[in-house]
Amino acid sequence: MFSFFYNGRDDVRREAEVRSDVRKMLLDTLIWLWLIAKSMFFRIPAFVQLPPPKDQDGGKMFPYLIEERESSKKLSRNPSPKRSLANDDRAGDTINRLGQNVFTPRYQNSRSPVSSPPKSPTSKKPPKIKRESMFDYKSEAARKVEMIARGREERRQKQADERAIRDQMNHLEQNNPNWEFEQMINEYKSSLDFRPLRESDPVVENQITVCVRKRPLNEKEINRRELDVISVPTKNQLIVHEPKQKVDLTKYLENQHFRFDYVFDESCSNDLVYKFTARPLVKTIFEGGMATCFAYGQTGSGKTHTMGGEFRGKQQNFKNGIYGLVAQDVFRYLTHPKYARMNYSVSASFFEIYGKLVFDLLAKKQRLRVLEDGKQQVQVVGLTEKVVNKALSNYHYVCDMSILRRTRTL
Ligand SMILES: Nc1ncnc2c1ncn2[C@@H]1O[C@H](COP(=O)(O)OP(=O)(O)OP(=O)(O)O)[C@@H](O)[C@H]1O
Repeated sequence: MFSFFYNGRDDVRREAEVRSDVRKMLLDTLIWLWLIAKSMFFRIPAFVQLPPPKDQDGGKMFPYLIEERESSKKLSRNPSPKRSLANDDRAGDTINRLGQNVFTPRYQNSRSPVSSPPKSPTSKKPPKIKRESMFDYKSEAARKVEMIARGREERRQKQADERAIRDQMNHLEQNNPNWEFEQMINEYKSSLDFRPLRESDPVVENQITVCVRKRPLNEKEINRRELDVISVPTKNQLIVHEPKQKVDLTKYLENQHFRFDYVFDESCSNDLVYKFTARPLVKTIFEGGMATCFAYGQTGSGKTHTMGGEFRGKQQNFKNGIYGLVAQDVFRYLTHPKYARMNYSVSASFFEIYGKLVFDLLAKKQRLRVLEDGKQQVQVVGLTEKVVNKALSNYHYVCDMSILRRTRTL
């Protein structure tokens, strides 16, 4: 309450004091008004922005949770944090003038200052982000949570990949201990240009012809996962893939190339082998020459199959072996007008060389001696020789001989 009195000089002094008090009060009032106005204009709008706008999917309170969920969905496709944020247009990303990806929370208006994301998820100290409001603070936390989640997800993915590779290797190793060499051989074979021997290829007549025949892996070998180490790229080339290991246990192949007159791959039939090997010899003997056909190879390599005939189970088809095919051609030549008048006769003898011993297969495996005569010619003393009148007799002898001789089938 204020009261005013007017009384001479005292009254003048008192009036001056009252005026000064009033001025002070007015000044105080103005300061208070200014403070109230300041708090209204600068603080209250910050709370007016609460709560943040709801998500399309149905209202998450905190935008960083939305960001985290969306980024973890995209994690596998966008391993880079920069790309992940850049692709998420809902997160309000923008590209600044320097070409950097900047992140703006969705609820901020365009005038709000933007903050830069950390340059790399692996950097130890992410750059300090200038916080303008409480939501800016949350977006920074969101980024950290997102980075941790992404790192964890990447670690798990890497571990899962490593485990899958380990499992696959173990599985391969268990099923096939030679799988690495097999892969190397297959890779090598895939780089080759295969042009094997064909029926239509010309038969070259040589004084000596050296050939090699590859037989396919049999069932036991396939079950044992053995390696097919032979490749026949052309009609006269053969490659042996030799598995090797260095001192540091690194596996590698040594591919050795060989050349022969003919190389028969596993798909060749006995007829084809005969055409290029023994057939020219039959013609030679009818023209007064001498010929020898010699099959050599380790046990189980296919000598009997080639010379005696293909097996159908335990039955051998003698007609389709080299002996049978030679017999057919010999009797065909005998009836040929060119040779019919020469009165040739055909006789056969079969003996087995077993180590240092020789046995006569047409005389109940009687032991024979091999000696040199006066002309230094090797003679098998006492060897039985039987005249053969037709090819059928020859098959019969071949059959008998095959039963008698010693074999060891793998
Ligand atoms: N080219 C081929 N195609 C299919 N199977 C084959 C081939 N060559 C050989 N075989 C098979 O391989 C097995 C062994 O062959 P074979 O008996 O001819 O060997 P071998 O060299 O005569 O053995 P041994 O010296 O012990 O008498 C047989 O079961 C035979 O059928």
